[in-house]
Amino acid sequence: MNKDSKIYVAGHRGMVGSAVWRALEKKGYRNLIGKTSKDLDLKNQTKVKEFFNLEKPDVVIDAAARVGGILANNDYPYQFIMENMQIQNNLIDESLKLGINKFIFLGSSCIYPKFAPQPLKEEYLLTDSLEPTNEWYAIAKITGVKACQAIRKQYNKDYVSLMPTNLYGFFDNFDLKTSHVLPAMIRKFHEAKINNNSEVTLWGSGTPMREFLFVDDMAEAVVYALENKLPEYLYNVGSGKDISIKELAETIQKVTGYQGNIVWDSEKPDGTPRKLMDVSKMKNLGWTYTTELQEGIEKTYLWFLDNIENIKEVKLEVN
Ligand SMILES: NC(=O)c1ccc[n+]([C@@H]2O[C@H](COP(=O)([O-])OP(=O)(O)OC[C@H]3O[C@@H](n4cnc5c(N)ncnc54)[C@H](OP(=O)(O)O)[C@@H]3O)[C@@H](O)[C@H]2O)c1
Ligand SMILES: C[C@@H]1O[C@H](OP(=O)(O)OP(=O)(O)OC[C@H]2O[C@@H](n3cnc4c(=O)[nH]c(N)nc43)[C@H](O)[C@@H]2O)[C@@H](O)[C@H](O)[C@@H]1O
Repeated sequence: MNKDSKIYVAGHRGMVGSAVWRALEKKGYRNLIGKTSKDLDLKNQTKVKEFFNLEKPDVVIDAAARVGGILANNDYPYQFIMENMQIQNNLIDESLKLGINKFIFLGSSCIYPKFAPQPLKEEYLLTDSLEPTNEWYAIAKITGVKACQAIRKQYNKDYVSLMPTNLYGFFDNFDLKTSHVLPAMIRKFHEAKINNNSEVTLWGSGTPMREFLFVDDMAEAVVYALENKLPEYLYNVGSGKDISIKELAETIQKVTGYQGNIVWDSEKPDGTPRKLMDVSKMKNLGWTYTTELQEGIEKTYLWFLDNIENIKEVKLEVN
């Protein structure tokens, strides 16, 4: 990839988009473009068309999406299915119409069936039913994967989908209603320590297993996909290791230095019991993660402390 190629990073201020932007800058790419959702609402097809015709990017990296943790997905199914389909449809279709040859689509490990064999292989897609708390988001993401696959098949263009496992890191969402588990735990334990609270309430049973990947490693996988023509349409991206939510809580409790007790709120959903990725396809091509979970949590907690006045909170208000 030419360092002067015009690369549009959709969602460049989000956790993943900003990590991709940093990684591209570090590698010397000097023609990056990004727009905030205020400046360009990607749900608006007319505005997206105008933007593409004006900017004419060479490559599109789609890191823009309506994203949230288990509760946000469960409580706002319509926003999660519709906004995601609108955003990705506009980006994919305008890219094809403009003749863009390279498009990187980001999905999620929740596209795989709830009770698929573990670790999850790419070929398990669409072999059984989905986890109900996030089937809306998962179905939107599956349509994105399939649209890119259709473009590969019909037009022979390099439209590829990467499926990240659960991600965490700098610029994550720390809103306790809409966030994922890892930033929620960092904030809950930190605030309980500062306020001398005797207990912290976490959700579900603590028994589900989850795999986590530091977002800068994810960004490296995106750069890898940018610089190489990947032979297949779909690739899992993760560490290939998982831990229970209870073990995650104990790890974060130690990192934050909180001394109190953990209470599990069984009224809150557990979600899928396990979603460990088989990451051998990416590994065989030459990409692998580098940041172990403990190190990534420590870095993220330090970042949280440095940015505590301005931490991101993604509110989801619906009329
Ligand atoms: N976080 C995870 O654990 C995880 C796991 C697997 C896959 N992924 C995937 O990774 C991608 C990025 O996720 P993330 O965690 O970085 O989410 P994020 O931090 O919430 O960022 C999402 C970005 O999308 C942009 N966006 C949302 N709606 C938009 C709209 N209508 N118009 C324009 N821009 C819009 C936002 O722009 P503004 O900031 O300008 O509003 C934001 O920067 C998504 O495709 C997600 O599915 C994430
Ligand atoms: C990566 C994303 O993962 C999402 O699934 P999923 O891993 O269950 O999403 P999380 O919200 O990260 O929750 C993971 C697990 O952590 C538990 N948990 C415990 N305490 C908390 C807490 O304070 N906050 C949160 N958020 N969880 C908590 C939660 O019940 C669940 O079993 C999907 O809904 C998305 O569609 C997407 O795939």
